[in-house]
Amino acid sequence: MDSPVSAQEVVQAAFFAAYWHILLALALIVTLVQALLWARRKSRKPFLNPEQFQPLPCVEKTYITHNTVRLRFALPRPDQRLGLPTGQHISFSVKGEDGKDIIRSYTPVSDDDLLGAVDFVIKIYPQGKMSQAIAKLQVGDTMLMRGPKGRFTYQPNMVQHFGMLAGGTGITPMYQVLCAILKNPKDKTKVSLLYGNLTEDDILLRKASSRRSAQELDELVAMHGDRLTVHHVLNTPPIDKEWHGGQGFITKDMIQAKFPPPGSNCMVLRCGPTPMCVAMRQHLDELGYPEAAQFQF
Ligand SMILES: Cc1cc2nc3c(=O)[nH]c(=O)nc-3n(C[C@H](O)[C@H](O)[C@H](O)COP(=O)(O)OP(=O)(O)OC[C@H]3O[C@@H](n4cnc5c(N)ncnc54)[C@H](O)[C@@H]3O)c2cc1C
Repeated sequence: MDSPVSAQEVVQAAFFAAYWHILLALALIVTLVQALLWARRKSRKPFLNPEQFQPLPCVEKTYITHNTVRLRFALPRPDQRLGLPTGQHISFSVKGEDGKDIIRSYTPVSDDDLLGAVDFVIKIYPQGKMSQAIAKLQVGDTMLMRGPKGRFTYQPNMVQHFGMLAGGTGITPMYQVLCAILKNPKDKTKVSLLYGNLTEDDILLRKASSRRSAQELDELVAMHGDRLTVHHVLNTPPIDKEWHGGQGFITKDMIQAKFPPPGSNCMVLRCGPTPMCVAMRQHLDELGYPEAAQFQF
């Protein structure tokens, strides 16, 4: 005969049943909250709006050369992305002394996957309207930004080879594209960069600076030497040490020596001061690169 169930056993069984139900309910609530947070994060709109200038506060400002600053701006939310497709750029806007808007283009040097912040490297010209406003910008001040903007959008494997012609701060759009190429293991594109500067001190994004959010040129060449080559050309090479790069301006011969020939699934991108871009365009035309294989940022 079965022994009668004691009152204590009934209470114990009820307690265990309740215990497991509560545990199950808690696990369900935690999973639901996590799923909701994930969905919210996924659905959060990136910061940029092509229709409207929006202010972003500067949270860091460092001089990385005698005339170039690296700036970090904080996005409104720490888990937000900027939302800039590779190959595109952003407009900055400030009010000039005459009350007119000054608008200039800039390309971030931080990866678009970076959450909550965006970094720029900007050269200060003594007579430059925007760069003087940037020189005066203090940590805590805001800059109005609008974007994305631009006619070029990079797609993985869109060509077999990019030839890149950069002058001074014209390196920033090239850097953005080559970082996107090299970080994507499915992208097999090769890149040859010809980078012109006045002196060695003017070369930007070459060596890891103290505050950085990505690898810089020397490190990228060391890691991806089979896909990326960089040839520096200086107006005035250093006199106190050996210089292995080019001297003077970037020439037609240098382009011919470093880039694949026209018609070989190669596209040439260029960005730099206007006189340099005009000269490069002429070299490329004379070498026979078709219009469709050239792009100027
Ligand atoms: C796609 C793209 C991306 C870019 N990204 C970057 C970037 O990441 N970083 C960056 O630093 N730049 C970048 N630039 C360049 C940037 O847009 C500006 O052109 C640059 O900052 C100069 O703007 P500014 O208003 O300071 O100079 P401006 O006032 O436009 O002057 C330009 C030049 O003219 C000279 N000048 C101005 N007034 C006079 C005068 N009265 N007499 C003689 N000379 C004068 C200035 O000294 C300067 O050399 C980019 C440009 C493009 C197109």
